Amino acid sequence: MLIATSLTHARPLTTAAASTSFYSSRLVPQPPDLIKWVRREAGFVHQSIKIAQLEEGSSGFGLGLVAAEKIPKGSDLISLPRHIPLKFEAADAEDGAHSALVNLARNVPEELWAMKLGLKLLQERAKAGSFWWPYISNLPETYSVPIFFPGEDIKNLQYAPLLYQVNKRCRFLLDFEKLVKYELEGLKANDHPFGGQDVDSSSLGWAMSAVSSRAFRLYGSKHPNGTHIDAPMMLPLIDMCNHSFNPNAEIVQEQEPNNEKMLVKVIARTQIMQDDPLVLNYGFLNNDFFLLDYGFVMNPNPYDCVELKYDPALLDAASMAAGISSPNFSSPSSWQQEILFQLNLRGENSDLKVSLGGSELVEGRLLAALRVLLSTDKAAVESNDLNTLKSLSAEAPLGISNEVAALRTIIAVCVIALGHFPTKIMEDESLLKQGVAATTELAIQFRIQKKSVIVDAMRDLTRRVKELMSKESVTAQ
Ligand SMILES: C[S@@+](CC[C@H](N)C(=O)[O-])C[C@H]1O[C@@H](n2cnc3c(N)ncnc32)[C@H](O)[C@@H]1O
Repeated sequence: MLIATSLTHARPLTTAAASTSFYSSRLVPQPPDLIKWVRREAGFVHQSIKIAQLEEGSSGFGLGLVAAEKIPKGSDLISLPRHIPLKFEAADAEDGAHSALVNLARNVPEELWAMKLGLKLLQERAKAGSFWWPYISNLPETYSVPIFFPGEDIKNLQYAPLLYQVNKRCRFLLDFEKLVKYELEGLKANDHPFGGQDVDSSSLGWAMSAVSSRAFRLYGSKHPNGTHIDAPMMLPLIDMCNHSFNPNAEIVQEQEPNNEKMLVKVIARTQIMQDDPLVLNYGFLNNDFFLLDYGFVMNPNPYDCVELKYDPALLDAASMAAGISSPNFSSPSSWQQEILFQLNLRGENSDLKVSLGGSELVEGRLLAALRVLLSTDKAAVESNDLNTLKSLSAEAPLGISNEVAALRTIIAVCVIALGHFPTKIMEDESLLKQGVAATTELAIQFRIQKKSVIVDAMRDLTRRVKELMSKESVTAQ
């Protein structure tokens, strides 16, 4: 827990303990009216938009923007002038506190970009009289991202790639807390980015999660050649919109004709009916990203996938279990090795992560490797280009029995992958029915989705095998 200092020019950065129900409270009990603030700052908000508590449902929970009456397609919904978005710009006016902040940001790895902007958010949160206080005070007090899950619920995710990411973020926050303390020790209040206040891993985690769950990547400042640099920024009020893969609103960035100012707007992509929430598409993301960055799981999610390791010994075992004689994944011939190099599945810098599910169903590199390694016909393999070998819609490029063997091997890999989850979908569903804590519920929903991806892939591949077999028997007659 943080101990707020008694400095009068600073606001306390204390973070509340994670609550069992999310989305309930904001940083202060009755924050200022965000719509009024945006209008006062020369922004535009459509007269029929209001902030409301959303019902649990397809478009999510928490607060959201809702249409008070029908809004025609193409209408401007919100527009923000340039000074409203919150950005981190290293080139901002130099003062001691800013350069200390820039210094800290240099120690944040690129993939955790949300922490950089999070430092700026923490600075503004600590500053009494911050221009952004009306916005910041409206931010949620807690986030449902897994870095705040109790240890038991991190385990409840049951999925190693996500556990790895969660642990990495937690480790980073603990190390960064030490570094921040070390760097800021002894700084004069004026040079201190957080007004002299101590910052710990939970307040850093709060800021990183506030940014990862609410920032948008838009064009930022200009390169000398006139092109714009992509920059994450927090967009007050616009970030009250929840996510949908079928959005009724979208963000556009416009340049005002007579001056250089970038204007961020939200427009109605479709007609919006009375009482409908305004929803944006945060991206065609898998559930790992939704949970890690935003703290929710999409169900269903056609973009969800399962990550596996390309492991020759596992593939040998899987194909034997599938009844395929003499698989040689572990000892490919030299021409097969060459293709594995081209697929980046062999060699020093190989990438052995392959995926199942999502729009591709079976990652092309895995499919091509199986087709090639299950074939003894070098000439037939060489008569196909790599893209054909990688494509599931290219029907049996190396013959029907080769294709059946490849697909059966993947089905067996799926069976093995499912066996690695300690519980079955039915057990998960009955746990959910019994009622569990909010973090447990999220972890269980996440793992049900992962298992469903595998089950759906098995179903689709089994159907393909049946079709191929019936073709083969027709040809044989
Ligand atoms: C950009 S904010 C949207 C405003 C947010 N509902 C609030 O109360 O401030 C993103 C957060 O909203 C929630 N959210 C957005 N879309 C969602 C969805 N489709 N299902 C569940 N939660 C969603 C998640 O908590 C996410 O981190």
